[in-house]
Amino acid sequence: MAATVNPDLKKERENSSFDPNKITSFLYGGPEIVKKKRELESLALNDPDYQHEDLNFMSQEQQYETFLKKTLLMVTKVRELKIDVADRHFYRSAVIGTNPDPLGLHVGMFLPTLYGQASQEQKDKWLKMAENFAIIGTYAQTEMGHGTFLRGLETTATYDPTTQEFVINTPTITAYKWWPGGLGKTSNYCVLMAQLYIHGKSYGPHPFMVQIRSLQDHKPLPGVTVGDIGPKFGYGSVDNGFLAFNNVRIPRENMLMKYSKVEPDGTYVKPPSTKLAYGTMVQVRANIVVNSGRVLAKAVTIATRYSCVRRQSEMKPGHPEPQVLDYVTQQYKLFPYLAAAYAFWLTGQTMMSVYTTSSNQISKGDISALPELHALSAGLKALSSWVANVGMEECRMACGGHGYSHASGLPRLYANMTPGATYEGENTVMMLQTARYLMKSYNQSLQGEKLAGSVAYLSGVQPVPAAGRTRNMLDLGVLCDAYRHRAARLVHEAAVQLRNERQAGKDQPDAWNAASVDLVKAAMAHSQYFVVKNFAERLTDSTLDSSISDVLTRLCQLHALHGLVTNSGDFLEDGYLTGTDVRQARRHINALMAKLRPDAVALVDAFDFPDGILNSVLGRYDGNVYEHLLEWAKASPLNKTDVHQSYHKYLKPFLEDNRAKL
Ligand SMILES: CCC/C=C/C(=O)SCCNC(=O)CCNC(=O)[C@H](O)C(C)(C)COP(=O)([O-])OP(=O)([O-])OC[C@H]1O[C@@H](n2cnc3c(N)ncnc32)[C@H](O)[C@@H]1OP(=O)([O-])[O-]
Ligand SMILES: Cc1cc2nc3c(=O)[nH]c(=O)nc-3n(C[C@H](O)[C@H](O)[C@H](O)COP(=O)(O)OP(=O)(O)OC[C@H]3O[C@@H](n4cnc5c(N)ncnc54)[C@H](O)[C@@H]3O)c2cc1C
Repeated sequence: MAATVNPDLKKERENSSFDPNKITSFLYGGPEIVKKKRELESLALNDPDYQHEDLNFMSQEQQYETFLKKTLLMVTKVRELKIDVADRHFYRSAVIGTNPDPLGLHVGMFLPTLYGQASQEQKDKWLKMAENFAIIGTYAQTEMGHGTFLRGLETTATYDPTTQEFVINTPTITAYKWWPGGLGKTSNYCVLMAQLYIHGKSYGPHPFMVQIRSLQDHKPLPGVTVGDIGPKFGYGSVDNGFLAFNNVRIPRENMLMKYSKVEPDGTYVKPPSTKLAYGTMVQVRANIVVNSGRVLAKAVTIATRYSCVRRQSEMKPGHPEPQVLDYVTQQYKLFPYLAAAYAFWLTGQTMMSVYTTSSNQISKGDISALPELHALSAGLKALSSWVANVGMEECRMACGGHGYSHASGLPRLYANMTPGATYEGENTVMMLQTARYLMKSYNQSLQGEKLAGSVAYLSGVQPVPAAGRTRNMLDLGVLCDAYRHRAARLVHEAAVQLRNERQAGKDQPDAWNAASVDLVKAAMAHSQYFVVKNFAERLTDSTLDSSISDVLTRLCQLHALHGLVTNSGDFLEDGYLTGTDVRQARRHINALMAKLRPDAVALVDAFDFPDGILNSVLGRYDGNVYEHLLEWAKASPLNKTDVHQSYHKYLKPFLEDNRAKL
């Protein structure tokens, strides 16, 4: 086994223009945090208790069992090691990698819903148990018939004032809860979203705390039907489940009552906003923006390192085969996603800080930030997960045949991350939510209202510059202006389209549907403007080390220019940019890629994913791909014996029969 670093990768690292540790520090928030991160990762990755066979060699059942064991062990160790709450994600991501785990929903949605939706008395009753994993819960909202349309949920919670209980019922097959993570076999509690009925009147979906399995023998409680929904595209390590209730009674106190309340006599107390009940989803959407940047970073790390190790074809007759990353077409596949990974990494940080500030405000009773927070998180969640999806697949294909092998890590990364475009709000639906906010804001600006936050730019109409003006298409100010103009114009055009549909006689819902392609386009342009502007703003940070600001600026330029060229019609349509501008942009992309080429490996190294987290033979830090590919294949279950048992069962008699007939 080669212990040295592959010479091509070694050379790449020697020739880079900067020290990747400086960018690592910038990405994670300082050297102290990086130090802590590395310590915790190495603690987890070197712990023999977490070692197991490759998941790719296991059945779904084995994957679930392995991950259940591993995550329970992790909970115990986190407690024993007294790892700070703020640092736990480093340890956790080293233990589970990019695989979802059976406790993911407990930590990611069940606990946050208790924090965000439970009254103080309810927190006193359940939080200690939930935080200490004495009970395990999930977030049961989606039903077989409805995921997107929350108001269409069919599960009912009917208040019975005589006993002061809610009766939980699943009236139809389509009302079965379907999909919640950890529901099938792991959880004994759930936060259940159900339609609240009092005295025959419907009050819409509300969250309820419901026990579903016995705390003694883990059997489903009377009236509860629960199980696993079966194999999926990915997510083998999680028991996504189904759940139904046959008139199960729970105490009145089990409705989560921080905002809405039901008094003992059945009086309903309205929340300050009905949408506060959707709060956990907003938090998870903000998290998806962070995750999208990370998964894209992982995919480009794998594909970029491999593209430096992989040599193929002959560029010049008689010369050695070049590293495939030297093909400009290969750079054009990977570098825009390298730049996008940086863009979304930074967007994720801004999204989380907006989330923290707004949710602090909301929890103190000021809900004015709610619409902006919802619209921003919905649009960025959709944009970032879409880009990550396309990027992961592009990276896989850029690895040629070996990208198709599970050894590359890319199929599993994709299969586990692609549902980010579907869960927590299907992406088109989320873009339409953002569009709804944009239309409302645009109309307010027409009424002379001053807009704030991410839509402030809609107030001032930008004129189309005079023809013949030349621009420096590398100037980040020019690029931000172009994205801003495009977003404002597409918002305006969607509004005009909506108005035209109305004037043509359609009612509001039909007009909205007819204009929805334009509305999604407007929301997309708005979200892309936010990402480009955010990237550019982060570069103005005066504390940024000058040795890395040059290379980060190139990435920002590439991100903005690539988006501009890919969507050039939008920028050209009203003459804001000229054909010359777009041609110039294309040339700049080529020049930027040439400048980024020597720094490509250092730029992916800076993401600082240890091999144990990347889980990819192709993306290994040492680049010793080929020997490990062979070793990995030899470990495959089919290779446990030289002659497989199926030979004796099927192949042998078949061959013998054919030979006998000759
Ligand atoms: C590891 C992964 C685990 C995965 C877990 C899951 O997937 S869990 C399952 C995840 N499942 C999903 O994600 C389901 C996705 N579906 C949904 O979230 C909702 O059904 C909906 C938002 C699509 C529509 O909701 P609706 O029909 O009730 O609303 P409407 O369209 O009639 O608009 C009325 C007003 O409300 C506003 N508003 C809406 N939401 C919010 C909010 N969160 N905050 C603030 N405001 C919000 C909206 O902007 C509008 O404002 P306006 O213009 O009147 O001022
Ligand atoms: C891996 C995974 C894990 C999940 N975990 C959980 C969980 O823990 N808890 C939970 O409750 N749920 C969970 N879900 C469910 C998830 O939240 C839903 O699948 C998601 O919200 C999408 O809803 P849907 O399946 O009803 O899609 P649909 O709404 O049926 O989407 C189908 C198509 O219809 C389109 N469409 C629907 N409505 C509109 C509209 N108004 N305008 C335009 N187009 C529209 C969509 O764009 C899409 O193209 C999970 C799902 C997956 C895949």
